[in-house]
Amino acid sequence: SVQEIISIYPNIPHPDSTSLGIYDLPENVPPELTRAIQRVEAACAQLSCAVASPGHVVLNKTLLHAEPASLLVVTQARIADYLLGKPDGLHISELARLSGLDEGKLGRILRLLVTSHVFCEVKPNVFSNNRLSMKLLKSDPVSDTVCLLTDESLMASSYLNESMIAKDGSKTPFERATGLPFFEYHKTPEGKAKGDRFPRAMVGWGNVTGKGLLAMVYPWEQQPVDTTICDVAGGNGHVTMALMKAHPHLKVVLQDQEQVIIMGKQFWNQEYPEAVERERVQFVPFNFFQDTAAEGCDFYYIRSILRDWPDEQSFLILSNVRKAMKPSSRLIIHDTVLRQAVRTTSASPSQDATLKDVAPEPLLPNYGAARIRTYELDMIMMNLLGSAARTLDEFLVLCGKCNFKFEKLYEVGETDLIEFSPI
Ligand SMILES: C[S@@+](CC[C@H](N)C(=O)[O-])C[C@H]1O[C@@H](n2cnc3c(N)ncnc32)[C@H](O)[C@@H]1O
Repeated sequence: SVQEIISIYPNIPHPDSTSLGIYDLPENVPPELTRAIQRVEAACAQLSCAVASPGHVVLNKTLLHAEPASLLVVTQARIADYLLGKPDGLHISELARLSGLDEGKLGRILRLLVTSHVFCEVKPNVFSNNRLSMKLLKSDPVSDTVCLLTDESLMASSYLNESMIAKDGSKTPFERATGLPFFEYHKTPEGKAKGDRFPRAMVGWGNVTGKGLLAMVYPWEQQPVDTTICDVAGGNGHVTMALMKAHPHLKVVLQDQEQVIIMGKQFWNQEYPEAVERERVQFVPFNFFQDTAAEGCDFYYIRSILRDWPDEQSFLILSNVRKAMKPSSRLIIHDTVLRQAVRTTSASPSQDATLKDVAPEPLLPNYGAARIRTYELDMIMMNLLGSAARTLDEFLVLCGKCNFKFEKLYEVGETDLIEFSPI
């Protein structure tokens, strides 16, 4: 029952490091269950905003910045790792000794987080992990995503207003904060460690936003043996690696910048050496603004890339993919597709190109708080890169200009697959 869930879930210590049991759902559950959970999440948030005092709600929202700042402290200090396998918890003095942080301040930070259901306080000043703080373990790439979002991203957000009212609107909030564009900053001595954690942060974001559903929603099992997928700017290739593990008859060509491909090779050698040994994966560095993608692959899969770039650069990237395609190739864009926050009748050119996954009334049609990450991502794009997430119509127009014909939309939770063929 709901009462049992509320009493069990965040308020008791996590038993140990590995147990899933009733304490965690796997990240990727089937789409119907994902939607059911999102309805509950959306309804709870909408109800809170409806019944609590508006002043309380608005102040709580305003004060939220203290929570990410605190999450960065505990994640970098590896507090969740010190608590691993200790359901009886550790005293704050021991946590302060282990982490080298000030005991009084660390206790206050942890108490804020306990109050928002991250960590448990099992006895006064004794803290333990719970199902949420387990995501902050060093072994979980979500902890790198937490660091990216609470460090570079939070810093950039605080310059949003300045950048909005500036006469010269060309600098992103991130550039105002650091003096450099986002990816350039990662190449500096100061930003290098942050650049190194970026690919793992992408893995963590993908884990949470349903990347595993890629293997479930597209009919990969119907593709012939040795069907080749070019993972265009695939980072370390974590998404197509998971896809290939689920469908071993597929092959992958991983493309990205040279330094990223070097990390990608290490990642595959470590995580999926059989694929490397059996030559089921190739590593081909490229610059997607200048070079044609690997020629003649069956699929070109492009995930979380176009949101990084305005239309002009996205046009170049897609054109370099289009040039590499044979007539039977398919392009699959896997990205966040922005929905309206208000119910509308669609003006899409065809029934197939209509978003059907709409939350029932009286919820917001876009699932409100349950998919707030979609809109937060759009803001992150604005703050870090000066780019934007797109609506379905915007994707169709952009791809049409690059000589792609829309084939099919697969709604996958909080991201979607849009399939195109070459014209
Ligand atoms: C947001 S990440 C997405 C990575 C991956 N597709 C995923 O879903 O995790 C953007 C990727 O674009 C790559 N990238 C940026 N500029 C590039 C360029 N000029 N040529 C090729 N890849 C580039 C980055 O190295 C990075 O791996």
